[in-house]
Amino acid sequence: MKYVSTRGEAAPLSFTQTLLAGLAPDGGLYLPESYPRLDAERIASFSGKSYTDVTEAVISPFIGGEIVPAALRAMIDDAYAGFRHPAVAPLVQLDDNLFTLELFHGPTLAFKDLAMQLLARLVDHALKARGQRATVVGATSGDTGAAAIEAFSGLSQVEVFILYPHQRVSEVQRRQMTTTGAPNVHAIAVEGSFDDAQSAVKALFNNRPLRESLNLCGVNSINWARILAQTVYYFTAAVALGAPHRPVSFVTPTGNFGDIFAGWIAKRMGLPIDRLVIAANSNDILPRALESGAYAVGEVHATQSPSMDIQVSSNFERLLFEAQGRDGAAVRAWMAQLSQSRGFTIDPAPLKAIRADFDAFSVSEPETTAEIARLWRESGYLADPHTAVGLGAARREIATRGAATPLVVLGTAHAAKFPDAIEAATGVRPALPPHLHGLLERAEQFSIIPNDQGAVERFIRDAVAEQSAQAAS
Ligand SMILES: Cc1ncc(COP(=O)(O)O)c(C=O)c1O
Ligand SMILES: N[C@@H](CCOP(=O)(O)O)C(=O)O
Repeated sequence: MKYVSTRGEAAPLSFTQTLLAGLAPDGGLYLPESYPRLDAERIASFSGKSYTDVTEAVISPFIGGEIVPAALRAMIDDAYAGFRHPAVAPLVQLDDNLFTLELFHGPTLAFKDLAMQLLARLVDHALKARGQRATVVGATSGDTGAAAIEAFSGLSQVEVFILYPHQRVSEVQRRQMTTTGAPNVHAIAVEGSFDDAQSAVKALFNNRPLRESLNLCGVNSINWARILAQTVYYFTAAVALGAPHRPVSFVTPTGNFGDIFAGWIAKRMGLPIDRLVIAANSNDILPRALESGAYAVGEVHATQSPSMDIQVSSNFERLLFEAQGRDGAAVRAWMAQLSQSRGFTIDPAPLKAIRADFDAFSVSEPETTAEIARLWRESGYLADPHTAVGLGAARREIATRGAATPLVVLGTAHAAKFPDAIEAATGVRPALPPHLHGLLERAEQFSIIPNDQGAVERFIRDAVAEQSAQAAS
């Protein structure tokens, strides 16, 4: 299996090369050259299987034999062994045909753990096989950073740098990044938005000498392996609800478009997904783009679902590439317009193709609060604010298309990560699970730096040089 860039100019890579490469050298994102299809019988066979069995079945065809099956299986088993629920990603029924898929039973209480735990093991395995070290970089609006730090901090082959927007993540999210005490972890508060942090990380990859000298590796959904691991729970949830014999729809709280794009991949692989519903908070660039065709970057609004306070949805580039018939030149032209004039217009044919699979709704702050309060009042279930945005979008989807198809809202985070929003909506302050007790009292370690590419690069170079000097002495 080879991987190609959405911008059409980079040489195709193998799975392991893609895993370690991050952004393609032409600035694009990697995608497999084709999507393996799982037929109905194969999908039906997932019924009653463990999460790890399904993971192995779904991801193996993308690895192209580059990892010995027993080693891959061991990494998968290890990645999910620490999850606090035996099903890893359990489904909970909320209403007649409405479900939530709880993706927050991993160590850092967000869906990021499901991919990051596996990614760290895959990267470690590949680096050891090559006898290399890497500089792991990531931008986060709160959850990717915490999950990456948890998954990578114990690994000897890597130095980890996570950029997050200063004062725009929740206290729990920040402390998950700043209190590990791990010597190879650097939490960096950038004086800007998540979009600024993400564009700084992409610029690091686009600086070829820096990228090569530091052997940069990306942990955002830039990294194809992140998206791949996230396709698995679409399969487990849909099969539990009757797939492949009946279709299922998903509502995915969306920011960087990685999680919902994983659902689109599952559909391309043969999973009968009817609608993929983009649930945005008041950062509504995607609902606007689907409505009008104009992808126009606006100001970032701070919301109670901060992990989705994103304007430039990185993975939308992957969907555009597919919807435009894999035309890298067209994607290059759109991305050039995006950086020059903060927007572009999607042509009618790709827009039609996107609308054939996706619906999109923006859920306001009062609606989000009302969803948290209503669910708590009616069923005693505490939904985090991101999941509540999904619930608000589900309500609109049902009003638009009816409730005949089972609808699964991805439960992307644990309510205890956002206690202020939950308390404001319900009067209840959710407690952290026992393994995080003491988090709010631990000493923090982080650096604040200006929103400036030179400052980011200097910080990383200096820290890597210091680490090398210490290792040599
Ligand atoms: C809790 C939570 N929900 C939803 C999202 C949105 O996911 P994506 O960026 O893959 O669209 C994020 C951030 O990624 C998140 O942390
Ligand atoms: N919401 C994310 C933003 C980064 O998304 P990613 O999936 O590209 O890593 C976060 O919590 O950091």
